[in-house]
Amino acid sequence: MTAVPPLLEARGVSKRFGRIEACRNVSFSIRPGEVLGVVGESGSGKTTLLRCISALMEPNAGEVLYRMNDGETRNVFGLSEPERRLLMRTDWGFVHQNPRDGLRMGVSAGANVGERLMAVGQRHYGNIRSAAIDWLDRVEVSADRIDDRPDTFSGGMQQRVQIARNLVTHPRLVFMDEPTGGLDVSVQARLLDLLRGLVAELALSAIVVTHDLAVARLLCQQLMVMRQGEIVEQGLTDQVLDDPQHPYTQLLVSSVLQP
Ligand SMILES: Nc1ncnc2c1ncn2[C@@H]1O[C@H](COP(=O)(O)OP(=O)(O)OP(=O)(O)O)[C@@H](O)[C@H]1O
Repeated sequence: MTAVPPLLEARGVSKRFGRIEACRNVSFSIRPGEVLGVVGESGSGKTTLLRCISALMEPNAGEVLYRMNDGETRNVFGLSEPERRLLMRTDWGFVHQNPRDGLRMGVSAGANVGERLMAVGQRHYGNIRSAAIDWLDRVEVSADRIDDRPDTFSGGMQQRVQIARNLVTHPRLVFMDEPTGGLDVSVQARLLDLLRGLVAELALSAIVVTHDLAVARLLCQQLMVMRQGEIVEQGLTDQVLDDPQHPYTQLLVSSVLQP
């Protein structure tokens, strides 16, 4: 059987801020349809890694190889600016922890979803509006809120609009930074459920940064554990969480189990 080639592969990614080495020599790959979690305590470098591999930030060393829609594998930092921008708008999505970073609060929910379609060349107002209604419905935002601005929505609803905005262009890979962070527990659970359903239905690949092992357990088949900028353990999520090998992972897991 031939192995499925990776969709994205990071090789030796390092990023420093002055004296701080936020991520050091990180390598991993993700295959189509896989959901990879990145866990670790605050400051371990998760967000920096996510920003580097999603081309929001250039690493000091290393490369990120991505299998483009045409089947060709390219280093994302070797793409021209327009190529990279197109990739980020079409084939990739980015769900930020704070919806303010991923939504335009001053325009309607419908426009937030529709403008991603306009950015990829769709011009027919009726089609754009009906796609926006469809996507808002899929994330359980009622159609009668389509003309309201996200800053009139609850945190959970804003996050759902952000998800719709990202998925409307049918990306193959979605980066998520603490997608359920900062929400009430019951809202988190519903959002997680929704995300889990969408990821499965659309056969999405995703890289999910979270400090919450329960989120990782529910969403991710594969898990990487980061500590002080390095990956200390990686493997199948259930294996890593049920039988952690590295002392740091053991500590992380046991700290959650403490009353
Ligand atoms: N723009 C920046 N300038 C300077 N230092 C930074 C910057 N961004 C991150 N750092 C530092 O890099 C290290 C890793 O931070 P990062 O935010 O990637 O960790 P994290 O695991 O995502 O943490 P958290 O869960 O709290 O968001 C930290 O020491 C942080 O202070």
